[in-house]
Amino acid sequence: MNTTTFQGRINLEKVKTLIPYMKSYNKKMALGICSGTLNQVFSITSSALAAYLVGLAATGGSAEKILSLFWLLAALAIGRTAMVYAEMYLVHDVAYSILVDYRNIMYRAIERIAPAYMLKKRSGDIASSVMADVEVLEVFYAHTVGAYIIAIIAPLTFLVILAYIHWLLPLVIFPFLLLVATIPFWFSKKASQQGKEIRAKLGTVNAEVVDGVQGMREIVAFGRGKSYLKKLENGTYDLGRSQIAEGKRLGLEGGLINAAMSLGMVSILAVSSFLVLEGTIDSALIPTIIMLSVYVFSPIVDVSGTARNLGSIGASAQRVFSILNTPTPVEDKAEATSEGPIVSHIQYNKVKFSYNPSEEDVLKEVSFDVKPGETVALVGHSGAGKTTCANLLLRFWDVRGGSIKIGDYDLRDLTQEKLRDMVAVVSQDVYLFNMSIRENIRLGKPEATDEEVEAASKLALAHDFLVKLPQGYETNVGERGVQLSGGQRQRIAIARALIKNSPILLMDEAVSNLDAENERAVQKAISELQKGRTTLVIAHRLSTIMAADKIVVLDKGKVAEIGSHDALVKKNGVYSRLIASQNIGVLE
Ligand SMILES: Nc1ncnc2c1ncn2[C@@H]1O[C@H](COP(=O)(O)OP(=O)(O)OP(=O)(O)O)[C@@H](O)[C@H]1O
Repeated sequence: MNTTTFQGRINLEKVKTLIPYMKSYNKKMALGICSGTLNQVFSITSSALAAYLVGLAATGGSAEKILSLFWLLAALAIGRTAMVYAEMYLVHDVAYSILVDYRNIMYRAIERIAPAYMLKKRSGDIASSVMADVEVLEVFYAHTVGAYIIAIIAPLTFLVILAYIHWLLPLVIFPFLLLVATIPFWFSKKASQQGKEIRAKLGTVNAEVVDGVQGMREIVAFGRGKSYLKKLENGTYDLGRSQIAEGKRLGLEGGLINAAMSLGMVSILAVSSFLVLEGTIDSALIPTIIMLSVYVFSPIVDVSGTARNLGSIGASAQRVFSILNTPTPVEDKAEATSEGPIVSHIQYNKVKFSYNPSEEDVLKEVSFDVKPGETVALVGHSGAGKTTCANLLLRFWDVRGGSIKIGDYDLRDLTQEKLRDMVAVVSQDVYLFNMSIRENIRLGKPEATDEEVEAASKLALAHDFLVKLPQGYETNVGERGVQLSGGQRQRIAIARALIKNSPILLMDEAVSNLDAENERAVQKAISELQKGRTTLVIAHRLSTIMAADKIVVLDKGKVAEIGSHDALVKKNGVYSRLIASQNIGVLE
């Protein structure tokens, strides 16, 4: 069997992609491998010497010789202790440092490719790649690279010692060594398949669990507990079946490896007994030969164990690199502007866009503008293209035709940092991080002082309820902000946007119904936020729409009408029908 065949079957290509990441840790890795090799050499030498010592004692060797062997064994034991420590410390230091690097670069990659990527994948599955798949790679860095090198060097030492006793002995054991080393490769295709299957199923189960935990309120409210559990059970049962199949394969491999080792030992014992009977070697050497023939396999068996993991390692590497290699949907041009004040006049000029180039455009030559300080409400049926317009303003994707400008600048001529600096977003679904409310508000301006946070909260009408919380501003909101009402969360988001103090405001109005008091507070906070800012709002409430300077009505990806509420009602067109059919969320 040649290496090309191995590569094809075990998918070494994917495993190979992991090697460049060790570059910064070359020296430590080399030291770790040296320590591991010395550990094996010391270990086998001391076993051989111990066996020789027993043989000498049994056959009446000199006390002086036995004593010197004893001292040598003690020195080897100390050496081994030091080498085991050094190997474990160094290879794990390298492996875990690389895992830290991986998690950081993966997080950066996810940030770079979001949100286009996030829309296609489930967050639990992505989290599983960042945590579990990266963890699997530890096996490669800490227990595979070094183990392979040691598995070549250490057995050579043992074969040399055996050859020193008699030239025939390494020849007898060598075919069995080769057999033990190659058995895992017989199963490599299956291992690779099973590894891929298990990693994919683990990702799915992980995503189900994350979904289930995050959506627990909905599951309970809709009485879907049993059916959700059933779904989860099916997923875990399926995963379990794949893991059992993997267990069977591992058992078969383990059994065959053991059989090869046992046959090797029996053969060497038979040959050495014959050599003793023939008088070619000293009978005191028999225990040494037995010891050597047991130990000579151990580095190769270790490596066989890791070879069995190459399937999962390859599958995890593939999942990790599918994130790292996803192309960036939008890139900054080399000459993109990041400086200077820009007039906050937003202009959509014949904007065309489709999420998939082969599909029909979801925006078809959309043109409208939002003048500095103006508020424009985007309205339309579900699927009309309102969110798409907003996402394009944030440059989550680039337009496929036409342009969007702020002042004199095409968005593609601004750096993304500058653009995101200019726009504050208040979305429907306010995400609050698992940290204090103060820190959540500070997300809008990390360097904001406590006074600034409180001033923004007062304007957003959040201060009064915040100070009443158990730890006031220091209260931890918990995952997804479960301890706060929808209206309160929205006011925190408004405080966040206020503190950011960007000239442009992009709002996706919440569709959910708030109680009258919360509704009034949120509306007041929003008017405060809109003061002096250019605002584009995806509007669902008639009050918001009527307060806008201009209404842009989208219909099937086209601008159907533009005007004020009164003018559009008079026109008796799409807008009037939209209002009449009550498709505009909550009407007042
Ligand atoms: N990530 C996506 N990939 C592919 N198609 C998408 C994606 N997001 C939206 N679409 C499609 O683009 C069209 C416009 O969707 P968009 O979300 O902009 O509408 P909307 O007016 O905001 O609707 P809603 O009021 O329901 O949020 C729809 O046909 C939708 O199915």
